[in-house]
Amino acid sequence: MTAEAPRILLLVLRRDLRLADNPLLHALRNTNNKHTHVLPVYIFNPQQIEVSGFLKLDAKSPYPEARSRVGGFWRCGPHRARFVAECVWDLKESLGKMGSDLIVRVGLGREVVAAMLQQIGARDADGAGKVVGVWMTRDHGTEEMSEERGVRRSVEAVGEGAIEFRVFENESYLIHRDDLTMEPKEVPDVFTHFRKTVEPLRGNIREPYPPPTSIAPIPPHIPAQKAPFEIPDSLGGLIAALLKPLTGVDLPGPPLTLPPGAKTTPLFKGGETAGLERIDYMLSSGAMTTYKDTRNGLLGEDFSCRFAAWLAQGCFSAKTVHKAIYEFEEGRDWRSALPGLSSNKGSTPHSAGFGKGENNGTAAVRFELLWRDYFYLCMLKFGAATFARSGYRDSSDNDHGWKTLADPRTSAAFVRWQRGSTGVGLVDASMRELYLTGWTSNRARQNVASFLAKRMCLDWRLGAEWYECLLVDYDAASNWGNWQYVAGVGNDPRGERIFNQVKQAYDYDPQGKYIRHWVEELRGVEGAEGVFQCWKLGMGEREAVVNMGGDARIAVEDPVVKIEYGGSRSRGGRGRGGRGRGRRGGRGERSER
Ligand SMILES: Cc1cc2nc3c(=O)[nH]c(=O)nc-3n(C[C@H](O)[C@H](O)[C@H](O)COP(=O)(O)OP(=O)(O)OC[C@H]3O[C@@H](n4cnc5c(N)ncnc54)[C@H](O)[C@@H]3O)c2cc1C
Repeated sequence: MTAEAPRILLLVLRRDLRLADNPLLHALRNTNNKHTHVLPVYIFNPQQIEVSGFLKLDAKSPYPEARSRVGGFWRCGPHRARFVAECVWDLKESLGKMGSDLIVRVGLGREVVAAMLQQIGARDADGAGKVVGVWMTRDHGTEEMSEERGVRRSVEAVGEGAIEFRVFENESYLIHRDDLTMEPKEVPDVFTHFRKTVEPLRGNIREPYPPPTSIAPIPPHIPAQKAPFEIPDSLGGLIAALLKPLTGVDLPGPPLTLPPGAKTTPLFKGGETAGLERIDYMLSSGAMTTYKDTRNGLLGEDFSCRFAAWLAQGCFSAKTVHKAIYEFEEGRDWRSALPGLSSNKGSTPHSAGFGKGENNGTAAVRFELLWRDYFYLCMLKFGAATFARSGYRDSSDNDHGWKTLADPRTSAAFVRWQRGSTGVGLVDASMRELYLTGWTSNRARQNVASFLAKRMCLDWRLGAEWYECLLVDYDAASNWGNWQYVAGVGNDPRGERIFNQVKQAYDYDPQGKYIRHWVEELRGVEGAEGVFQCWKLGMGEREAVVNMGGDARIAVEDPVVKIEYGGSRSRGGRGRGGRGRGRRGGRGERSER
């Protein structure tokens, strides 16, 4: 009796790198043995991440460099490249423990899938079998939608109906698409209006799907990576291939180095395993319960959840976060909601807030996660306008006369913003932190974005692209939606608001600890005023900083923008002028966000 020929299901995984609450993997339970083998594949897309490090010796890449449209930066810089590699590897190992695997490939989705179908088809007679299905999860970025269309075309090219092509809804969000009371095109332009349609939030979120308990084996014949690329066989090799082309570029001037005592945060190890650990940590340490009070912090590891990086790669879903919080609130074992948590930790500790229902902190986390849903729905509604200079509002009034890099003076000022040498302490600390670690807090992000778009009057897309390059938690919808919001072309009902970065420093970094942490040359400065506004340093301190040369000197001698703020005296600082909030951007800075 001859063995049955393999019937293969190809799973194209993208930003859904998890076992738990993965609709695509969950659907494998009910396929009535239509497939004998499952081949999970992850594809590094050369438009979004530079792949020349995968080239064989002396080979040339068929793709242009993965650079941004306006500023020409790498689309994916080293922090996220490493993180994504870890996410991919973690899932590969998890699938490996189930007797499966995750095959890594380089190329455009349509090419990789077409090549796989062709290679397997060509060896059908040798027992390679047939691909009978191709599944993937929908992602609503314009490039991701085009990738999906490309894969569909490759599948259909084999013959109409020959291969089942299925696309699953992206369920990494809090609210299921089918539970929305409106079509995406009707999503309100004001977040608060949207929020009201889904409240009470806590009772409106579906149960996550359990992880698969088994998965069919990978097929006997795995199609090879097409030349001129080759795929490393270790995590170290994968990281090296991704980082190889990214070293030492994109930031003109001498290299920025980590100041003594500062560290690149170790929180961001990619993958579902590390991500679930972080959820567990936020609950067991009590940090989730205090989140409402701490979330505007700038320095430290636990003032915010740091979930965004894992969410962006789909290492866990927002539903899973909610479920764990829910169990915590009910006084139950929340670890049961985090299947795949690496170690056996025993019973859950009774940390602050445990068993006491929804509290300010847990409610605030749900609320913030809803912003993520909202920006995703905005991207769905507005499509390509997400990335357009005129933004969602798309009106000619929206051309704020933003400067471009064509003018060398503007270009030089932009580099100052990138390097964190503007002379405005809060901006400089955040920009250095971002460059060196791939992360900076939400409070800092709002400030630096407002500074670029509204004080330096630069095309805000340059900032969005620089963030895309550097952020470990970059997510197209959240990044571009937030940049639009702050730049005043998006869904901020008070689009004219402008942050006062000096006032914000007095409010959120009153001792200047955060700024001194990242801007080493200001560590010797006493008091806060000269730290927040370098041009206000007293004579002796000014001389000391100027003598350090480089970024330190230019920040003091030629600040990019001098911000007027007279409120420091009333807060115990040494500033001149009246009290209270800055002239611009006072109340609006403490909105729903
Ligand atoms: C200019 C700018 C660019 C941004 N770019 C991104 C981005 O590329 N990717 C990204 O995930 N977030 C982005 N944000 C939103 C927010 O700053 C980050 O989600 C947050 O700082 C990540 O840290 P955390 O996970 O500790 O967040 P927490 O404060 O712990 O919040 C919990 C979760 O809620 C969600 N969330 C919180 N605030 C927002 C928000 N304003 N918009 C959308 N979701 C939110 C995130 O998923 C976050 O992980 C940006 C904000 C600004 C102002």
